[in-house]
Amino acid sequence: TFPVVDIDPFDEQFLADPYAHHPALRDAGPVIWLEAIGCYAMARFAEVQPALKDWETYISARGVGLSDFAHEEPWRPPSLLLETDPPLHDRTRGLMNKVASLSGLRALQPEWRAKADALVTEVVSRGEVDAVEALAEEFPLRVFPDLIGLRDEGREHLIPYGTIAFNAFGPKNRLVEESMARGAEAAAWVNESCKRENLKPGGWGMSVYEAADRGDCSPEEAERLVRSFLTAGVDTTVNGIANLVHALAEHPSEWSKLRADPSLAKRAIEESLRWGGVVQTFFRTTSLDVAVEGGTIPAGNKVLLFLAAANRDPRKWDEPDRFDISRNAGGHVGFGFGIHQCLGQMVARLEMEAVLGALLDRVTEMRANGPAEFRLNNTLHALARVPVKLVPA
Ligand SMILES: O=C(O)c1ccc(C2CC2)cc1
Repeated sequence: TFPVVDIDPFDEQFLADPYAHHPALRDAGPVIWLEAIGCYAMARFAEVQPALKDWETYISARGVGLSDFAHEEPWRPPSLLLETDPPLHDRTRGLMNKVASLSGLRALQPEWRAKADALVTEVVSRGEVDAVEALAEEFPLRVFPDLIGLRDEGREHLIPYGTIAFNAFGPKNRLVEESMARGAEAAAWVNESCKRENLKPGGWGMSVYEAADRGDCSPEEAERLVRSFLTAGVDTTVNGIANLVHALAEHPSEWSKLRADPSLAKRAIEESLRWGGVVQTFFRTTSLDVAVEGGTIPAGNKVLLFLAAANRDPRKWDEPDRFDISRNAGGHVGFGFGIHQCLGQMVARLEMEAVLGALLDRVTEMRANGPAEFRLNNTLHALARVPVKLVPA
């Protein structure tokens, strides 16, 4: 039998500081039983990464949250990317890989960097700011809706909608109820925005409908695939940027190293994704009885994978709790791993590169100017406020 651990990873104390609780989860064993939730769990890199890779044993079509779609109605029609397995997933992911092309993204980099420069210039002139409101929320909303081709009005709904989606992977607790009540209008706006008539030509959204015109998917599938961009593409990058700024502001030595050698920017970004994970956890469901260290997990069970705990596992990383921008953080599971690895990871990296590049050009000092505050979410480690003092170059 497996070690029984009485930690509740969706308790608000845990969500307020998940990293304080990860060592107990890792040290309890390679596979554990979480009594509070009634599910299995893995928190070490050596189990999490292979489980993400083994999509046949640890499937996604029964949902990647606590809810098992074999027994419960999903809160919304399942994602055709995140909540499907091969062969369906091969078709939908293949289609979306073509739409979300790196060449298309690279062509946008001068424009994104110019927008980041303009934004950082405005922000630096204010001196003391909350980097969440001033940078982390502002920049993605200036570039991502145009990448997708969203209509101009209502873009602010994208963040509360993402908050609902990420809460919905957890148990039906206060966070789910509050975000759904607060975000009802946002959900309506997102659903409307996925319709062809509400998408501008030339964006990734319209490209999905053009794939439908070619017969690569149905119009109904196209509408739901566009929803994936809107669900996964904003609250994540907002918190990616917020975590990056927070990590650098809390570690002046790392900021100085970066100022001295801006070519370390890509490494700093990757290290921030390892050290301060945005997406903390995901569930999978066992498709068969699977023998693991400590026993057999029966088929049809939910397994909670702690991606952020794996990214700080001392069995894998040297001094894992140290934010070290010269570390090679390659191989981290901050974007997942395997066939479901984040479709938008290059969107996230390029948004973060644009903002960090603009900061390195325009700011000599960026340091914490008061305590950071988190906003609780069942899946995201989300920052509510990051007060910083910016000294212009
Ligand atoms: O397809 C979707 O709707 C979707 C929603 C959330 C995510 C999380 C991982 C960022 C990914 C996909």
